Amino acid sequence: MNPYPTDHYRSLRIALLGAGSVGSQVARLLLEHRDELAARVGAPLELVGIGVRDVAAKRDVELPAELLTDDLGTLVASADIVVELLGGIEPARSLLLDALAAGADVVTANKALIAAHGPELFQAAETVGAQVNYEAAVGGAIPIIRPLEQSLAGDRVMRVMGIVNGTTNFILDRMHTEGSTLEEALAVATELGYAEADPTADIEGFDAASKATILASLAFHTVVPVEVVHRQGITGVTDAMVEQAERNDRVLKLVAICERLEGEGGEAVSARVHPVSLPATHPLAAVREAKNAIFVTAESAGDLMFYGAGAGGPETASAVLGDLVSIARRHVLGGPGAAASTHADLPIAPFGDVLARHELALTVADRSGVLAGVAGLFAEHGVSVESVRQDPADGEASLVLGTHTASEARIAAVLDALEAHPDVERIDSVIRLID
Ligand SMILES: NC(=O)C1=CN([C@@H]2O[C@H](COP(=O)(O)OP(=O)(O)OC[C@H]3O[C@@H](n4cnc5c(N)ncnc54)[C@H](OP(=O)(O)O)[C@@H]3O)[C@@H](O)[C@H]2O)C=CC1
Ligand SMILES: N[C@@H](CC=O)C(=O)O
Repeated sequence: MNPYPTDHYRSLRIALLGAGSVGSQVARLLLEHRDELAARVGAPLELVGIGVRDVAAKRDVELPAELLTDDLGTLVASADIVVELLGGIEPARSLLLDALAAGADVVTANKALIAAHGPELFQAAETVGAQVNYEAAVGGAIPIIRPLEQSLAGDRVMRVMGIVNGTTNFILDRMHTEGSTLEEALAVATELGYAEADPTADIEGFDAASKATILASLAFHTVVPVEVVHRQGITGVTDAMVEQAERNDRVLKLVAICERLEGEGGEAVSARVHPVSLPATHPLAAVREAKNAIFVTAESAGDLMFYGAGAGGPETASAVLGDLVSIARRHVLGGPGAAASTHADLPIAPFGDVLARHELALTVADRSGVLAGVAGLFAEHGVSVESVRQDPADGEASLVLGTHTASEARIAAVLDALEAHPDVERIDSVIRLID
């Protein structure tokens, strides 16, 4: 028997903003599963309108024409809960601030908005006792926000690391497995609804950086501004880099790394996004297509792994609906909204100080002793060389540089020295490694 009979509570008025890849799926699920959701919440979820730019546009999902509107302001003003799936900063930010000011709760999948204006929205929600839920903003269908915000609230998270952008993972996977170009694979990812409206956000790492901001802020209970996240996308990944990785039994992935660092001056946090070369046996190497995987390391819990669909309309709609049901249940059962917890004020460690293993691919003059001489340059710059491999046929060499010595500043100095070296014909690639 349903413990919360739906006739004890009035309908909850849901305003949906956006009917694209995700919004259209949320609308479909709200309409198709109306009775089941009502039973689960204890009150009917009434979809009162769907805000779009073009009410006449053809859509993948057939939606009732009478629900579509381009008057988003009026729609928001009529709602108990606003579900924002427009993307971008404006008008999403203003509409959600209006909704919160009127006492409505908010669900959003908009990582760019939460990363840039999360604290402003959370503050606005706290003022009126409303709630902002954004599970779908990181990891698509994967539950990761709630585990960090709630399940691990009693632990000390030390590190959050993983693949958080489905589009770039799809592209790199296709480059490795099918020899596709970045452009070809991006076109397919866009067709499948994985890419952002402007896919520059995906391929230049902005989307992953927004997600890193959200993850680091939640994990370390602090505010990590998106501007301080070191960001490097995949547009610099060449066919040659993919081939070199494969020759070394490695796979290229775009990875986000958020860490609590112990320094001489105390604790600091670091968040960064960049391509890395992973051993083919690494668990992240097995993350294919648009899947995401996020590893969390916490002091007491140890290592945890979260894996699943990182993008896609129906998949992301699952997380949005979960947020919606959670908020709707609060309406029925009562209780205040939960504000986001950002208490500590940890300093941000400069990215340049982070030590990482790197692999350099070079082409050097084909004479004996040349490579040993070149390798000597690294010691001069305080960087250890863990291994050197050279193809005698063409002089192509691959050097792995050690973790505890390779900061960005030292690598930059070594690259300058290599460029000036008469026996170095070409620097083919430089990439960070993860073991
Ligand atoms: N796609 C995915 O896999 C995932 C997406 N997200 C996030 O979910 C959100 C939605 O993404 P997605 O569905 O892919 O986006 P789409 O670009 O497919 O859809 C956006 C929708 O918003 C409407 N819209 C955009 N701007 C306006 C505006 N100014 N006024 C009125 N309507 C507007 C569009 O209307 P119209 O159709 O008329 O043009 C469209 O219906 C984004 O924040 C995205 O980052 C999160 C996780 C995964
Ligand atoms: N464009 C994003 C969509 C989900 O967040 C991605 O590819 O991960």
